[in-house]
Amino acid sequence: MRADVVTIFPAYLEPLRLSLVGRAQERGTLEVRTHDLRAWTSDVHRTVDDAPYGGGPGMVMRPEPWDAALSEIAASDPARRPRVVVPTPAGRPFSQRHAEELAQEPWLVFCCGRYEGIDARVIETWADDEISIGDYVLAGGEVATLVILEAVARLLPGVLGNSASAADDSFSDGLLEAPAYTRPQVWRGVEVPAVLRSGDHAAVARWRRAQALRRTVARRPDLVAQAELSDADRAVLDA
Ligand SMILES: NCc1ccc(-c2ccccc2)nc1
Repeated sequence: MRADVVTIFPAYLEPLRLSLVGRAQERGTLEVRTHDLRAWTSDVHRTVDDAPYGGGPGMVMRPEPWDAALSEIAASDPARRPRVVVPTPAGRPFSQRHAEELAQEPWLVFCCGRYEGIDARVIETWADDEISIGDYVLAGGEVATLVILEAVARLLPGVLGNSASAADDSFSDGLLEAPAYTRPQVWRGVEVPAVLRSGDHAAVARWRRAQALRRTVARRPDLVAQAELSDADRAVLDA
């Protein structure tokens, strides 16, 4: 997968060089190219923003630099059309399913807005996906891009070691994950649940599913409604 990120703060994307996403880049599974939007300005001050029509606080990002940037990036591989993603509070709520969708794409381009956002005509002209990672306002789209790219990168083939698998993700079955434990067996007087030390893998799986179900009902009933529950699951919830 190729991922281009257009931003006025390219340094914000440095964390993508680390850890899981960084390793995916070293392997060539993911290629991240960051671009400074100001490279597509033509005035001496490299202006990317201007006052909003209709008045109001803050500034809006001008359309010309964005259009020049996206045109040049899209033209860099004429045989393909990138999926253009704009992180915004007004976007579609991001989810694991959405990450799975994006992980199928060969080429993503992320537009990181700043100020009060990007001129609406750029979004209309270029955006394939407007994505919200939550109902709060950040200072720009860069952090949201890091979130989205990490969730997507870990789904790419070979990125997760064979010890972990995206298929085992808590959200892959739509429920919250069960509590996890490691050594010591007793810590601050609290013992690890015996079933997890029993060696009975079927019992461990049943226990974890029951814990995941109970936790999801307690904390995220909205997710339970969407999850596919078996008769055994319903028996747990009715108990
Ligand atoms: N859903 C989280 C999110 C995503 C983007 C932005 C944002 C803020 C300022 C300018 C452009 C985008 N804020 C929150």
